[in-house]
Amino acid sequence: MRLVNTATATAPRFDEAASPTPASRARAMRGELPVALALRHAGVHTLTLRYELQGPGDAPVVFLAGGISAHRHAAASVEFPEAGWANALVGAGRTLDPARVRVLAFDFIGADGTLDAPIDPADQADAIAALLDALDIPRLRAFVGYSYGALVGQHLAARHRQRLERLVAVSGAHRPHPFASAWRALQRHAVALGQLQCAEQQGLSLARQFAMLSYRTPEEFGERFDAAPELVNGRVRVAAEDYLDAAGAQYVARTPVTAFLRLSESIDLHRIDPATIAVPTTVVAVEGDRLVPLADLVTLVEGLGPNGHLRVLRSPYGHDAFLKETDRIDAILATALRSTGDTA
Ligand SMILES: N[C@@H](CCO)C(=O)O
Repeated sequence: MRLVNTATATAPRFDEAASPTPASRARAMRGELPVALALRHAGVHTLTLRYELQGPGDAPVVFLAGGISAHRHAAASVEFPEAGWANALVGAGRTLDPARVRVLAFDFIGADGTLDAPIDPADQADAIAALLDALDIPRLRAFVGYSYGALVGQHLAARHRQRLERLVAVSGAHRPHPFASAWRALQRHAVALGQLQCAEQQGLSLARQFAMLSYRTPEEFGERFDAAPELVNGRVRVAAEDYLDAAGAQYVARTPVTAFLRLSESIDLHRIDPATIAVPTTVVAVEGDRLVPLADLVTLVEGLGPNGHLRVLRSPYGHDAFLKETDRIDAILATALRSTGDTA
């Protein structure tokens, strides 16, 4: 573990009203934690970890981490009622029911755009270990990671093995596929081109639009956008353009450019020897994922040996299936989290 100077990790500051509440009542709280981390490629940086915890104080804790756009607000609660990025996976009747499980999530380091340095997914794992220390959570019932979160979970399992009972890694392999890395590099070039034109936001929007084509599939586009093009002011406009424009604008509105660049690079810095992931791990692959091919996830599971279990979904949503196929993902989580030592 490369966390340094833990003395700077002060007591967490909670944002919720300080009314006395029985520990067993489901509730949500947010906090911020300053921490000094030795980043793998960039030396020591003092960062602020922002987290949200939902569920009864005496329940087992599951850490939830999503793609590069995910954040600490996984699901709506009484205290924080806006929809979260995993709203359909966390709630009454789900495996991650905040009446029975405490769900912990955080903003990835770099997500606020203030860290302009290479960020390894292993750095995120070290930040999570520091957060667990500060919150006095010795061990997670499970770490559930999707996309970038799956990479972070692999490093947590390898570097802080005692911190988790099991890992569920959805749509994230032991390495970035070279074709996916090339795709991301071009997205970053789109941002750089925008910056050269003093049009950084347009560059970021274009990068996100390219990214959307890698998150989804030709199958989905064939269903949704099978319409003739329009002529608008003498130019051809194809059926998917409104959708792509909206996706770009939505992303630009909530994402600092530096955050996108550094988190995108972070995916490409990921490398791990599967044999070092020494906890029971359920790997979920999506057939048709254009970023994380099934073959790489088979290699990951083979490398995990007896710790590894593979589940395969077929979905027209490709890499984003974890955001859309929530009933099927919930069923996989139910099996994976059933009890310690069970297999999926
Ligand atoms: N589309 C998801 C997955 C990619 O990481 C996201 O932006 O978070």
